[in-house]
Amino acid sequence: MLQDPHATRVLPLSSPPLLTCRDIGRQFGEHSAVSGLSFQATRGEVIGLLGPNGAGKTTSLRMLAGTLAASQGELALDGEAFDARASQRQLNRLKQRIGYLPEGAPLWPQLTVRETLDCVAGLHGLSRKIRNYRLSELMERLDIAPFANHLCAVLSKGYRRRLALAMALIHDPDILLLDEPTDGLDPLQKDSVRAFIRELGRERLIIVSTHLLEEVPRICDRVLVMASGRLGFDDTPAALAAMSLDEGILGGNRSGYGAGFGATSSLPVWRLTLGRALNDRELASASRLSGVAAITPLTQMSASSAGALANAQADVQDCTLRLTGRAGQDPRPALARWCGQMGIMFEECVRERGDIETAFRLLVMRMASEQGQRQGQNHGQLRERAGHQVRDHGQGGSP
Ligand SMILES: Nc1ncnc2c1ncn2[C@@H]1O[C@H](COP(=O)(O)OP(=O)(O)OP(=O)(O)O)[C@@H](O)[C@H]1O
Repeated sequence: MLQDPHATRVLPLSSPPLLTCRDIGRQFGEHSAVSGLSFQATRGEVIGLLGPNGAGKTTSLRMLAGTLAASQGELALDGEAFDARASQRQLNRLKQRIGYLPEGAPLWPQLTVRETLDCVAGLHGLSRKIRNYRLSELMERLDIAPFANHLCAVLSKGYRRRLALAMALIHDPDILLLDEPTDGLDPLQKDSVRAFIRELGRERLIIVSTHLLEEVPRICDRVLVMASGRLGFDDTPAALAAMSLDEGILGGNRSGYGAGFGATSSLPVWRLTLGRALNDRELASASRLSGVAAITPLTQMSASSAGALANAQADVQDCTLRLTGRAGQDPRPALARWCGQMGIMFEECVRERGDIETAFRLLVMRMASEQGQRQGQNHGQLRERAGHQVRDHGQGGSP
C-alpha cells in the first residue's frame, strides 16, 4: 500500500513494538535529508529499507542507531524514549541493544581480526567467557576464522564486510541495523550472509538498507521505500512487486474495462492470451463476467506505464490481455466458458505476481512527481505570501 505520511503501521496487539519512530526528521543546514519518518517495528521482523541514492536511508539508520541526533520527532525502544528526551545514561543503555553495520565501516588496520572483535566485545563490557564464546561463534558463522590472526589492513573487501558484520553482532543486540550488508561479497557469501540474516531475524528486529532488489523477497518480510527523505511505501515484498501490475500507479490514463483499476496491487492478476483480439463490445461483455474486476488489452495501457514496463512486455499482441480478478474470486472458469460460447480460443492464462524492480522504479517515479508537485505548491504559496507582503507593504507605505 502507498504510505499515508501521517499514518503509523498498526501492529497486532500480541506484538508490542520494539521500535517506534514518530515523525522523525533530520536537517543538514537548509537541506532536509529525512522528514516525517513514522513506523513501528517489532521483534521477528526483517525489514528492507529501499530508496534511490540520496533518499535518506543511511541518515535514517544513523538516527535509529543513535549515532546521529534527529532534528525532530520521537524515537522509542520498547516504549522508552531513545532521543533528546532521554538522559545520557539511558541512551548508553539503550544503545547496547542495537547493533549497527555502517556503510564502509572503518576498521583498525593495525589490529588482527581476533583483536578487533575482542576489543569491540570489551567496549560492550562482555565478560571474558562470553567474549570468547561469541568470538568463536561469529568467526565460524561468518567464515572469518581462517583469518583470525590476519591484520585488518590486509583483508579483502568481502572479508572486511564480514568482520564489520561480526562487530555489529558481538554483543547479541535486539535490533540490527545493516547498511548494505552484502556489498562486496561474492555470490556464495552473499547467499550465506542472507541466510544468516534470516536466521538472526527470528528473534531480533533487523532493518537492512540495500540496493540489491533481488535480495528483498529472499530476506525481508516487510519493505519500506524512501525517496527524497520521505517514506512512500510500507508493506510486504509481494505487495511491492504487485504494484508493477498496477497501471494506476503513475496516475496515468486507464483504459481498462470494469472496476478495480488503481487498486489492482491487492487483487489477483493474470496474463491472458486468446486466439484473437477482442473488440470493445466483447471486452465490455467479458468485464461483466463473474469474478472479473477488469480486463485490458496490454497494448491499450497508458503510454507512460507501457514505457516503464517495456522490458517485460515488449512482445505484447492485441490478443494478450491483463485479467484482474475480484478479491477472493477466480474469474477464469466464467471467462473460459464465455470464450467457448463466443468461439474464441482460450490459449493461455498465467498468474502474474509482478516484479520488484519495475515496481520500485514506478514507485520512485511517482514519489518524485508527488514531491515535485508539493514543492510547486510550496513555491506557489511562498509566491502568494510574498505577493501579500508586497501588497501589504505597499498599502501600509501609501499616504
Ligand atoms: N553529514 C551530512 N551533511 C550534509 N548533508 C548530508 C550529510 N549526510 C547526508 N547528507 C545528505 O542527506 C541526503 C540523504 O543522504 P543519505 O546518505 O541518507 O542517503 P542514502 O539513501 O543512504 O543514499 P545512498 O543510497 O547513496 O547511500 C543526501 O542528499 C546527502 O547528501
